[in-house]
Amino acid sequence: MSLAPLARIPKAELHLHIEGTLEPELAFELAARNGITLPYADTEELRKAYLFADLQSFLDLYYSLMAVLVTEDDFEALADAYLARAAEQGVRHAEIFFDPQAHAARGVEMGTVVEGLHRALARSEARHGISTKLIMCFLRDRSAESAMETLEAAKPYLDRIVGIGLDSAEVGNPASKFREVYEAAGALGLRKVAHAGEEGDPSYVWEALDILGVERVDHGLRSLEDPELVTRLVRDRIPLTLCPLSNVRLRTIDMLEDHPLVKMMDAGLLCTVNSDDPSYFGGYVGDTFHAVHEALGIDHERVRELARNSFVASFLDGSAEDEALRARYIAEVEAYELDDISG
Ligand code: HPA
Ligand SMILES: [Zn+2]
Repeated sequence: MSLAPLARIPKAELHLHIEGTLEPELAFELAARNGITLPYADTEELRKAYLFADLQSFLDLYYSLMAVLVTEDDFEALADAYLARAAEQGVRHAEIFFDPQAHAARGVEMGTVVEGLHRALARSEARHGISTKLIMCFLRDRSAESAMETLEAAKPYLDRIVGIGLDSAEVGNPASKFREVYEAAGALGLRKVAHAGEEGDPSYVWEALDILGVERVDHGLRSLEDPELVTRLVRDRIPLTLCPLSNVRLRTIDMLEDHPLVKMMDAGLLCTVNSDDPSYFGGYVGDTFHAVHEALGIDHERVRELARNSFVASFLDGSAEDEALRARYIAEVEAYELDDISG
């Protein structure tokens, strides 16, 4: 089924784990190529395992399926498949997370991951019409020392990496553990984001802001629970990269209709809508725009605001060239015809 025009409004995707775009078909193809036997008979059986009770139950499957990603070619194929899908969904710019520690743990080195992804990203503008940036995430359920070693391993590739993030199991792994590595990354000129307030309470968002000095908060779903935090996020224009379909699949909220997106926008927060791990959570970012339009009754002007916000919140501000690209994308958003569209 082709996507409705509303869902294809030009947009940036700012919260997207490339490993979370691994579709079952590609997983089986790569498994065959690498001589790996998956513990599922076929793609149908694998899809049946996509029923999650919480973040951890998802992460268990997400990490185990990564076993099929071994060579540069595999990472290139993964990114290429995502970019092709994203182009159909109206994505014009993508800031893509990857999890090097999850690959290093299997003996796959930083260079294999970065070079493989980079091959696909380098031709993305020409092939898919999508500009890209790469963000390296640390796993917050691993040690601070391991994060520092990962930053060290990334040093030869910093021309390919715009920033750092923090993901994996949140509760019990506060941001404060990673103060030093964020300081070191900042000194190297890397931009800073972190997952915070996904399952964790607002204190996790405060730590990301005050201890790590992040410029953007990934999720921040529970921010409304703390009015002072809202005041701070609004004052400093800190963008939130919300992922509504992820929140439903990981049972942080019961139903999409309960999502606080509209209340957050009403409170003046700079909200963006993203897909997180689209292969696992039932939709890519255009599908997500469509779903929030339907479930939350978000009108056309709010859809346009979300699309505009995605570029405002992007890291397309590091050079005159990037600024010009951003201005062009925002002009595309403003010119995009929504009024004749029913949805
Ligand atoms: O949704 C997520 N949350 C935290 N870590 C993750 N790593 C991949 N996806 C996620
Ligand atoms: Zn995420």
